[in-house]
Formats: sequence, structure tokens, C-alpha cells
Amino acid sequence: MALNVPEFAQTQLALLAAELAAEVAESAALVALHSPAALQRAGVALTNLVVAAQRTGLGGRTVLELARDPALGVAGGGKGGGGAGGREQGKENELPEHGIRTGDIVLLSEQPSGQARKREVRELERRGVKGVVTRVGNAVVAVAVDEKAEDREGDGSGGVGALLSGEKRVWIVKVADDVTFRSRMNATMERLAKMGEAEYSPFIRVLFGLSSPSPVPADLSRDPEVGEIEWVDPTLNDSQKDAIRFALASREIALIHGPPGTGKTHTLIELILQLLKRNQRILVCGPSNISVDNIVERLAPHKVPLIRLGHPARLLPSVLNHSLDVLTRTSEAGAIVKDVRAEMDAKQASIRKTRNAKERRAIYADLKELRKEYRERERRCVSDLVAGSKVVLATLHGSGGFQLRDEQFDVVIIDEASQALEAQCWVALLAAKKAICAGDHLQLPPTIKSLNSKMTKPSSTKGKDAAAAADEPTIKGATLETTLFDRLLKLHGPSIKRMLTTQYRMHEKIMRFPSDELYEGKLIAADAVKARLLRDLPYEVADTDDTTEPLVFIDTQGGDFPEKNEDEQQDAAGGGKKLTKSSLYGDSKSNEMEAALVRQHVRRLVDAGVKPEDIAVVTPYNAQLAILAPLKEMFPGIELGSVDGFQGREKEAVIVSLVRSNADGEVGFLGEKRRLNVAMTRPKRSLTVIGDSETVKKGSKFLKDWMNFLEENADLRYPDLSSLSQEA
Ligand SMILES: Nc1ncnc2c1ncn2[C@@H]1O[C@H](COP(=O)(O)OP(=O)(O)OP(=O)(O)O)[C@@H](O)[C@H]1O
Repeated sequence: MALNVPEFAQTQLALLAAELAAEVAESAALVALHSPAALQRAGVALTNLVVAAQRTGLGGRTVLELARDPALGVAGGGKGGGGAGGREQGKENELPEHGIRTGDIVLLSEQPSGQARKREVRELERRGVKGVVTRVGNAVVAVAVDEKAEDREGDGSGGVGALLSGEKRVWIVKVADDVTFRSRMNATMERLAKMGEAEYSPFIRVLFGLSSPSPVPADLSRDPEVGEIEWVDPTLNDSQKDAIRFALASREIALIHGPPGTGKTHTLIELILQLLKRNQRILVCGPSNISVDNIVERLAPHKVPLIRLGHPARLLPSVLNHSLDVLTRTSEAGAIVKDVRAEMDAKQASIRKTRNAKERRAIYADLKELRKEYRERERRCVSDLVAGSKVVLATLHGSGGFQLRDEQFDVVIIDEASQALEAQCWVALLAAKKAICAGDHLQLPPTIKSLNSKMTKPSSTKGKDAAAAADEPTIKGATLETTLFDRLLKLHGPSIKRMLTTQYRMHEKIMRFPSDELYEGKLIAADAVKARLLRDLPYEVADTDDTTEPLVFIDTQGGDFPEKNEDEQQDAAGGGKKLTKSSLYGDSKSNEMEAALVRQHVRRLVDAGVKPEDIAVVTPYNAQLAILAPLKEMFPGIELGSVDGFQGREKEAVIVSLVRSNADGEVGFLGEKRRLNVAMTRPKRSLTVIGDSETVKKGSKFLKDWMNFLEENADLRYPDLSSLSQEA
């Protein structure tokens, strides 16, 4: 069924507006419900800071160095949190423990006094600035402030200067993402909405079902684009080679379906090299920086001329050498921007010397001019570099930057496409003649906050923007959760897809259930992994019941281990973990006794010789994670994570705590089989599931089948209450 493009774009705009409203509400709730000190305890904020220095960073941005206010005296005096009490001398300026990392986006604003009223607090936040964390040290956090904030200087509506005047005390809090992120999706959708049908390329027509994809020959080697392939890596398996041939032969769209551990990235690298041999110009994108960097790292050894667009603070160090920002500084073309930069640095330094507001404003005005000049020169230098490169890599969002404004590509490759919003994909797709999307729609889609924004009754959506959008045409049943990958599969059927079928991660027995239930029984465990056990790890591990069995199920049925509703305050105080919607609204669940079973199992593995760094515990519930947190001190190196956060990761041994145990068979979150798929496909050699089969079986057919499968195929155990009392 063909889609009406303007209608599609309008629906996306309405959905994005509802999502924005939901995120703003959540973020406001976060700050409204919790004091800066509480947010600091939860690891998402740093308080009591001052601007200790400022300088010009890459891209002409102002970088502020934030340090603990020296007026506070010795750290650890109460609010510091995170073990600040036992500090040695000389460490008094250290920041308390926190979870803010390089690359995070933060809001920097003046710190409200303890007695500040809500309205005052909100006003301070409005005047605050957003920025990216560029460096995290023991005593200093550096933040590159948003360009827009710098340009607010002159008009008195806030900005960096406002924060500096009078040596104000400031704080930073991590925010979900920036508004520019949305504005690029919105601009893209608006462009699509306005496009006349005559402007649709054959590629766009196929993506909206106005035309069918051009057929590819059954024998792909007969396709002129494919021909005889000289493989860079001849050890690729047949399904990988087939997917590459198919992607080369397709004219408009190809989906590469990569179930867990099947070498999706490996395949994309070869595909990129083959496209280059065919003299194609390629844009490679992914939803996250890490997805893009992963490809850069693996492409770089092949010595292909590539450029990575993106904020340097958010790139992996190993990727920096390919970053456009660095190239503009090191390449010859970059020399012309250097002198402007030196001048800007001098100005920055002089700002700190003046206390006179008028002088300060004048310096900011100069800086603004210089920044303009800097950017203009940078732009010229950048467009030369970009025009000369055959492979450009960027996040989907980054592909909407000025650097690619008028650039066209033969092919756009989107990795992890099933984790991207469709509107996000279009930011890159408008520069393409053909797209190759890799992903797995049977794992979790991107996180959506506006769960009620489904377009059934547009007028029921909350928020002013969404209500305003209700007059626009909307597509019934549309949701942001429907990814491009999903939609295209539904639109054109499996003929546009090739699936990778050999997996290089899991023991055959761990793979069996997800393969049979979700991947049509098509997965094959590679020889190297299909029989690997913990006891075969390349270091000394004893033969025990746990190290010789890949699949263990500890069944807590019987109602002795009931779940608990986590109280939100307790949750926030849980230390370094992320605040989430669920923890904010107190609907997260935990299960003390399951946690005790987890500890017991970890201890048994470690006693057998398995290193804690080879073990991960995953659970769908943040409240359960909070309860499990002491494991990190008991077994340094062990990883604890939410299922959602562990997507894309793997470990030798994984313990899954299902948490739910109640008389009603309420399973909430667990009902989502894509979440369970992610949970059960993380381990290589050992999967231990801990849960109440009685409760879980009532949740869905999938859960029932899984429980039955575990009862029949796993090493089935029942908790031994007497030994457990020591753990509890
Ligand atoms: N043809 C192959 N022969 C041997 N090993 C392979 C092959 N293809 C992939 N692998 C191995 O499988 C593992 C997973 O591959 P890769 O990292 O490319 O997957 P990914 O796409 O990042 O992850 P996933 O497949 O889970 O999406 C890697 O260790 C890789 O070396």
C-alpha cells in the first residue's frame, strides 16, 4: 500500500511534537521533583561549581572549565556524596563521584539557593546554557557550550556571560538530548511534506511504495553491479556474501537483517570496500556515535580515505584522527583558520580580567564577529575536504549538518537502522539515490517516551503542539516506534531483505529458543562457538555444575519470592544509576530474594574461577538494579545493566533476573518479546535465568513457550532456602 508522502511527513511531525512534549515534561519533572543535591546523588548532576577557566575549543566554541567552588572548603562536608568522607589531604578539590561522562549533553545554570522558590529555579534554568562535556577530570569538568548560547550574549537573554558575571556558583545536570537533534528531523520532514510529486526520485518513490523496487536477477552474479567479486575477506560466510551481493545488486533499497552475533558490522565493512571498488560515493550513518565509530575503527585499517563528521568530544579517541574537526586543524587547508583562533583565545582570556559589564559586552561582540569569520573559513576548508572524500561517516543527526548541505551520495548505509526513528533516517536519506539498512527489527526499537502518542485519536494526544497538530492529516495507527526498517519490510515484503544466519556468539543451546521462535529456526551456531563452555575459558576454571552447563533456569515459583514496588525516593538514592521515568514515578519493580539468588550464583561462578569481568547481570527493572548494586563492590569488574542498556553487548556469562512474581500474572515490561530476545541473546557460554515460571507463564504465549522450553531444556533448579538465608 502506497503512502501519501505529505501525509506521512505531517504525521511524523505530529508524533515528534508529542514526543518533544513528553520529554520536556519528563525533564521538567526530573528537575522539579528533585533538588540539585538529589540529582547529584543519583549521579546525573554536579553542584557547587564555579567557572575556573575558559578558552576557545574546536569549531570556535567556548569551553568552560568547571571546578568545585573553593569557597566551600574541604570536600565531603555532607552533600558531596559518593564516599567523599575519607579523602586524603590534597584531594580537597576533587569532584564527588558522578556519572557524567565525556560526550554527555548537560544544562549549565546558576545554582538556586536552598530557599529558592520554584519560579526562581525555573528562571535560572531558562537562562542556563546547554553544552557538551569535553573532558572529565578528578577536579575539573570541561563543557563546550552550545553555539546558540554564545550568540545570546548580546541580547541580554542569558548565555555564558550571565553565568560568569559575579563569579556565580553553577551546577550542571545531564539532559536527554538537545533540541537541534529534533530540529533537523523536523526540517527534514517539512522538506518532505513540501516536495511536489514531480520531485520524487525513483528512490523516494520506492521508499513510500509509489513504485516497486527494481527487480534483481535470481542469479546475483549475473547482475552487472555484482559480477565476479574479489572478496577482501574471503572467509565471510555464505549468508554474509549473499547479503553483500544483494545489496550491490539492489537499485533502491536493501535490508540486511542481522540477528544477534551474526557479524552485521563485519558484513558492512566488506560491503563498503566493495562499493568503493565500484567507485561509489558512500555516506555511512548510525543512530549513535558509538555505532558510527565502531565502523570507522574497523574501516580505518583498510586505508580508505574517510572522513568522520561530528563533535570531537563525542568521538572515540581512536576515531579522532579521521574527524573533520581534526583534519581542518592538521591539514594544510586548516592553517588559514589558525590565526583567527589565536585571536579568539586572546579575547577569551581578556574577558576574565574585566569585571565591567559594558566592557565585557564589547568583548563578546568582538568574539561573535571573530567566530563568524572563523566559521566562514572553516566552512570553506571543510567543504573542500568533504568534496574530496569517497566515504563520509556521521550519525544520522550529524548528516544533517551544514557540512553535507549540498552533497549527494550514490549510497547511504544506515547501521542499526532498527534502532533509529524513521524521521532520523530521512535526515540522511534525502542525500541518497539508494539505501542499505542493517538492523534487527526483532530487538528493541528506539526508546520512545510518548507512549500515548499513537495516532488512533489524534485529539487525545496530550500537549499543546500535539493538539495543534490534530488538524493535520494523520495516519491512523502510526507511531514513532515503527521504524523505517519495519515499515519497508511490511511495504515490500521479505524480497528486499537478506538475513545473516551464522552467529558467532552463543552456545548452540543458548541460541536454540530465540532462533526457533523469532528467526524461523534459521540461525546456525558457528563451529567455534557452538559448544563453548565456561570451563573452556582461556584461563583456569574448575569443572562445576555451573561451568559445564550453558543453560540454567532457577525457578522461584511458589509465591515465596514476591516482587516489590520500589518507592521512588529510595530508588533515586540508590547511587550512581540513571534516573528514568519508571524510577521517577515509582512504578519500577524489585525482588529481594531474586537478588539474593543472583548473588549466590555469581559467587558460585567466581568461586569456580570465572572472572567477574566475564559476568554480567541484566534485568528489565531499574529498581532491581539498585538492589543489585552492592555486587559491584563484592565482585569488582562485574557488569550490571538494564536489558535495554545492554543491547548490542555480549558477555561470557549472563544472569537474567526477571523480577516479576505475583498472583495475577502481571508481567508488564516482560511482555515485550523484543526485550526478552535481547536479554537471552547476550551470553556466549552461559545463560542463567532466574524467575517465577508460574507468574511469567501467564504473561504471553511467547513467555509461556520460553518457560516450557527452559523447563525441558535447561538445567532446572529450585532455590535452596537454607543456603540462601546467608545471601539475603
Ligand atoms: N565470517 C566470519 N567468520 C568468522 N568470524 C566472524 C565472521 N563474521 C563475523 N565474525 C565474528 O563475529 C563477531 C560479531 O561480528 P560483528 O562484530 O561484525 O558483529 P556486529 O554486527 O557488531 O554484532 P551483531 O552481529 O551482534 O549485530 C565478531 O567477533 C566477528 O569477528
